[in-house]
Amino acid sequence: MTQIAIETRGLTRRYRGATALDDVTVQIHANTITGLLGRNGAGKTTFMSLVTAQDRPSSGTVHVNGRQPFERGDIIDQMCFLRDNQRYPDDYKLKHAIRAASIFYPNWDQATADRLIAAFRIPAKPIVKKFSRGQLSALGIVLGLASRSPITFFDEPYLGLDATARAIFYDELLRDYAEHPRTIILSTHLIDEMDRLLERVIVIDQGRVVRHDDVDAMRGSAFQVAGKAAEIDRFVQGRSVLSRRSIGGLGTAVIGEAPTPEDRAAAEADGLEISAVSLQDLVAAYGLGDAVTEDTGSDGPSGRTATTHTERSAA
Ligand SMILES: Nc1ncnc2c1ncn2[C@@H]1O[C@H](COP(=O)(O)OP(=O)(O)OP(=O)(O)O)[C@@H](O)[C@H]1O
Repeated sequence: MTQIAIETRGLTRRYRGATALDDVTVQIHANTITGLLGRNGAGKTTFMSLVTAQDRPSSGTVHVNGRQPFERGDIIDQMCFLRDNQRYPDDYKLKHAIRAASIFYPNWDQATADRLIAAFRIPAKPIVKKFSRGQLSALGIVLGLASRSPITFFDEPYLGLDATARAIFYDELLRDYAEHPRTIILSTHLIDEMDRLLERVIVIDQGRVVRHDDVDAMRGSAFQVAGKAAEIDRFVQGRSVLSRRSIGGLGTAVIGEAPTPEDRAAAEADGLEISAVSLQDLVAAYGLGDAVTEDTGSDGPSGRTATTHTERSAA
């Protein structure tokens, strides 16, 4: 039976005038890597803050390994949450951050920390406050991985990291996870780059979960069709359209169904091209909803300036 690490029911967080998280009911499997995906302000950080008991819900419940985490040190000790804007005391240098983490996290692994500090070339001398954006992210990754916490949250852990450092992070995450399976939840906008890490995804839009699935199942459950906008208009009639985009007389549409042989034949007959959708495009499609984005215009460096307007699909 699949073990559930995190379960939320009706989890809602309202701020004055805004609902950051809206009636979220999910079960996150233990020992999986789950991507928390969605547009800016979708509610990803809010979700992580609530699950790690750093914030209280307006309504709804959170259970971590079957128990509510709020004011439960034994549950909170099992979790590590690295924020994208993680703060450290003013006088902290690298060694202080490492020493504090080694005391705080019961499963701390110093050898992993040492290896990663060297790989990321994190400097020992300056105070952490003077670190570059990328060095701060690297420190967060060191703490998150070396904590070996049974449940680890990374909130956009790559900010400011160069391409080499990001590759080190992905490789080290997979290596450490293979050797020490645990539950990892990470929010990211770099979906194309990180999709090989993810086993499951939760897509949040405007505070609500719009998709929670295996990555492979998700990839197989949609397709993209491209060609003349007028032909696409015809093709999408009666189908489940996740998003549409047109530029001049050409367009694409993401259809939220697995393509059938009939779909392929119909597309070919209309001169349309069918292709698989990347996870990135699929998540973007959820963010766009059934909006039609049309780019038109003249002027600009290449003789065209895109003035984009969005209108609801009549389909
Ligand atoms: N303390 C707060 N007071 C008021 N509104 C807040 C507060 N914290 C978050 N919000 C709002 O809640 C919504 C969700 O914010 P959240 O930080 O969870 O989004 P996110 O998905 O992590 O975004 P991003 O990808 O940009 O980091 C946003 O509209 C945000 O402005």
